[in-house]
Amino acid sequence: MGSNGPVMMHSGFGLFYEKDKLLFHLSSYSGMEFQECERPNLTQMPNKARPRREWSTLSPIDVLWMPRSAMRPAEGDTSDCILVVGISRPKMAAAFLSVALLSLFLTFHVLYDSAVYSLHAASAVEGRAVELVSQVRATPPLLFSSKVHYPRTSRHLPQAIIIGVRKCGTRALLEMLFLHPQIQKASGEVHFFDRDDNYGKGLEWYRRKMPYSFRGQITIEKSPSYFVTPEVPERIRAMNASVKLLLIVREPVTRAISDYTQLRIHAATASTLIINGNGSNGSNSNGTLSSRSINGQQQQSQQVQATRSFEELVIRPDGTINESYRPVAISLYHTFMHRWLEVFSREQILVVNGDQLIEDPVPQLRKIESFLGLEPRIGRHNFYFNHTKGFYCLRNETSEKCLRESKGRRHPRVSPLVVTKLRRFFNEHNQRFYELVGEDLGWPEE
Ligand SMILES: Nc1ncnc2c1ncn2[C@@H]1O[C@H](COP(=O)(O)OS(=O)(=O)O)[C@@H](OP(=O)(O)O)[C@H]1O
Repeated sequence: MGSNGPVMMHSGFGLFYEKDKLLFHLSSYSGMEFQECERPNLTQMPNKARPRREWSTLSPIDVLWMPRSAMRPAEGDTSDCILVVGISRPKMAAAFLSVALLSLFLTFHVLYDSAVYSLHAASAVEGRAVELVSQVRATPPLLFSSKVHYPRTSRHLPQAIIIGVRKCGTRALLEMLFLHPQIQKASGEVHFFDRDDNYGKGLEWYRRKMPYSFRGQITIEKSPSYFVTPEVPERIRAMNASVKLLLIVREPVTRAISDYTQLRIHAATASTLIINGNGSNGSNSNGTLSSRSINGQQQQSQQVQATRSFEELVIRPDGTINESYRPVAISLYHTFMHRWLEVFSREQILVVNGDQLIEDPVPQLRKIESFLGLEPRIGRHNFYFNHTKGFYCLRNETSEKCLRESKGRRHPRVSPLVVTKLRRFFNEHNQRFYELVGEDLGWPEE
């Protein structure tokens, strides 16, 4: 390096390790001429690029001028001298690097979210549907808490509700509808209308449980026990007399077996908690059983439920059907349906065939899009069959998703004689349901 004549500053950016120092090689002032490397004339440098301090023994940051030969040469680099900003403590250096990387990540994340948001805002406002990544629509970016929301979105009371029936595919239906860009869903089951303690909190509490949505989007929630709770129809009408209701049903015997399977799993979990003395914290992960609230008799009944077969529970010792066994009682759809029809017009309730939703979801979803007054947007491209799970899974432009393990469980084998007996029993009840809804769902008679 020539130290007397003018020298050319290096251009580029590099990171170098030298002994215990991490060296940032900064040289944004490419093309500046200096008389010598050791004593550069700082006044010739543009203000922005001028180092604040040349050398400090106290600060962990050292700014020093080094001869070009002291550094590993970069390919094609012909400069004579470089400015090196070094951090003399490796831990400090790591901290600086992490902060720099985090800032970069945040910048890109925010830019990405804003771009997606702008696109969606444009589509929602103009009423055009643009296929977007469903998770980011009007929903705050993952990094921020759910309290953050985009401008021009707010929480709305649901305009449509999936009222049941339990174990008929209510979750699958909600997730599938959420593929539509004009639909927003409440994430959990809200249980506003069926639980007195929640209902007592008022509509504003309910509204705050809803997701953010643009004007023109439809908010949907699902709570399967609405269908069987006597107070619910009136309460929903009091909120919105023109609400749209989705009722998904399945062949009653299959539904009863599905219900039994779930109850047995929950009872087994609760029994294990009781046996292990772990049942004192209130509720299990599903929030369905509270070990604290169950008394000795209930504990015993849960242990019995966990061990007794479906056949034992549905057929009484005298050979008749145990109608009071809840999985059977809930499958008697007409006994609940008539209450809904006393409060709402038939046109306000769409009956969705849950067995067909499993077999071939798109035709059912088309019917629902039309019922909700939406453009048909959910198509075959949104589904693929997962052979391991034995069910359709969902996809959009960016991700694929199957419902979790508690959906699509393997059912226990049930005696064909009991299945036939149950089907015969349900046949008359099914006919009454068909009459009420004006539609024959074609469930087997034996
Ligand atoms: N695509 C897809 N993937 C997985 N599962 C599907 C799907 N479509 C419908 N189903 C059926 O949904 C049944 C569970 O119904 P629900 O979500 O209403 O259950 S719950 O009442 O909320 O517990 C569940 O019942 P089980 O098969 O007994 O587990 C499924 O049969």
